[in-house]
Amino acid sequence: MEPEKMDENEWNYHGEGNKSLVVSHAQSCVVLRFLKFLPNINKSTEEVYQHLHNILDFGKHIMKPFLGENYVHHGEVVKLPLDFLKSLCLKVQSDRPESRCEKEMDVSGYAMCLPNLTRLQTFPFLECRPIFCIEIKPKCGFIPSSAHITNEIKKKVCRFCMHQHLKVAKGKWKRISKYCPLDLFSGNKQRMHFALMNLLQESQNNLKVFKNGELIYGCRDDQEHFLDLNELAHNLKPFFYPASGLISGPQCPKTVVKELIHILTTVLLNNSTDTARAANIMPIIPLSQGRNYCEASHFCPHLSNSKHATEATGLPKGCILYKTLQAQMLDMLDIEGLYPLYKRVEKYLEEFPEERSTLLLDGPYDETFFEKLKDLSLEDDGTISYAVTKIQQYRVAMTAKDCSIMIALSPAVQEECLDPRSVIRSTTSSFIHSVSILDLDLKPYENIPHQYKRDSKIVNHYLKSIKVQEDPLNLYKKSEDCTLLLQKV
Ligand SMILES: O=P(O)(O)O[C@@H]1[C@@H](OP(=O)(O)O)[C@H](OP(=O)(O)O)[C@H](O)[C@H](OP(=O)(O)O)[C@H]1OP(=O)(O)O
Ligand SMILES: Nc1ncnc2c1ncn2[C@@H]1O[C@H](COP(=O)(O)OP(=O)(O)OP(=O)(O)O)[C@@H](O)[C@H]1O
Repeated sequence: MEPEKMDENEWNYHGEGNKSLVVSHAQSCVVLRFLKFLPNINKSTEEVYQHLHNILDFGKHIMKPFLGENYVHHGEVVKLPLDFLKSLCLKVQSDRPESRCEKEMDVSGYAMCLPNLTRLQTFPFLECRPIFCIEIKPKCGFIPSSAHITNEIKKKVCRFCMHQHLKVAKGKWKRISKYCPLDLFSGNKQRMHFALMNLLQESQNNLKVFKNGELIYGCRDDQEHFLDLNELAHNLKPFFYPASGLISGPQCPKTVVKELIHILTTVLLNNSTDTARAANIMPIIPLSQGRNYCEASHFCPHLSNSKHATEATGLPKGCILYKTLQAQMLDMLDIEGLYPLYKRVEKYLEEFPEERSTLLLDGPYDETFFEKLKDLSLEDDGTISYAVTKIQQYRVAMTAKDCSIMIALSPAVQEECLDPRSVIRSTTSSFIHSVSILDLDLKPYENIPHQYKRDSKIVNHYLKSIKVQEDPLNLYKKSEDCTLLLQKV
């Protein structure tokens, strides 16, 4: 990337989250990821540079060895000309969803340059071929079993399902999603199918589809018209049925969606994508800890053929879901067990503020930090060292609970000589694929009190709303509604 040749017209708005804004290059398969800040936050160029370097180091030295060489792309920090940044910022402004505009794109001079993960990562020479990509933000895939939990509901209903009630009440989303992360992480194909179907039907910010690098499906916040499953099926049909016309009529969209879900399940359970040493370096947390289904899940085992559908089939070791879940499960104490440790560290820092750098709370993200992640002991000896170790593990776990998985698929041409591990088959066609994990920025230490408060808010709201639902008066009201409806008929 040559700074003097940077031209804002070659870059397009690609997407954004709460902390960063991404633009993609029109021809080459790269993106620039910028930090975002509230207008009143004045970050110096040096601070931004340091922040981006921390993100890079964390990705490179911690998440890459943890999750797998092929899955994680740490990118590089690039310096960009100020006039290019100002013009780019103006250019993308009109494409940004209103709900994200509270924060502004940082134009202080640095950004992260990354491969465009909506494209194939394993075959950069195949840049131009038709491709589609599914981005899934799976969220937390397990139910905590920590002894520190004070409210039993947290051991029965997963955080995502509880949080749905609060999000709908606050107007963030219109409807409750029937997606439950525990179904997706179950390893049981029927449950995974159910989870993916619900993600497609009510995507919220948990699923997006890109075709040739462009967003074609997924909730751009309030723009609900993006979500037409028939249209999506129509768009993806050529990928699954290249000799078009083989299927037609009302069954068509349904068949395409079924094929899509089948291929996604296969990729998510595939354990040969990453050959990295990762699985050997990290201690293995038994996935059988705690329950493996959520009481609020809409999946009905009695409707499925398998009577063991709610039992964990188990994720194949090394598949992307297994690795993500392993990282998430570094949160072994739950925020309720973690918060007192945070307070212990805070008290210590009040007394010895100069010790902050020795505790390595803000990096560096190197071998020493990585070693701390391996210590899974839960014997609290009352030390600061124990508290810091658990805090760092929690931050890594929270990062993994908020990351996204990108699955890029491009039809394989028969005569191509490809590594068989990269080829994945649906019933009708073969695809070469790549899988990546994105948004692996370490969650800030300072966020812990906020997490603690939010946890109790989510739980209390959930308890209140299910109580309202179960209230006999409400049931009566519901039956009244029903009578009215019958009278109408
Ligand atoms: O707390 P959650 O589960 O709502 O997760 C937040 C996400 O909300 P979601 O529920 O996925 O819509 C939230 O996503 P949105 O902004 O809602 O798209 C962020 O990812 C947030 O992370 P950060 O504070 O920006 O680093 C996420 O916050 P963290 O909890 O990961 O810090
Ligand atoms: N390397 C990449 N290649 C292609 N698309 C990307 C890449 N990085 C990010 N994106 C797109 O940009 C969106 C926003 O990026 P990202 O999730 O990193 O933002 P964020 O602000 O950190 O998110 P969050 O709200 O979760 O904190 C992603 O959902 C994804 O669609």
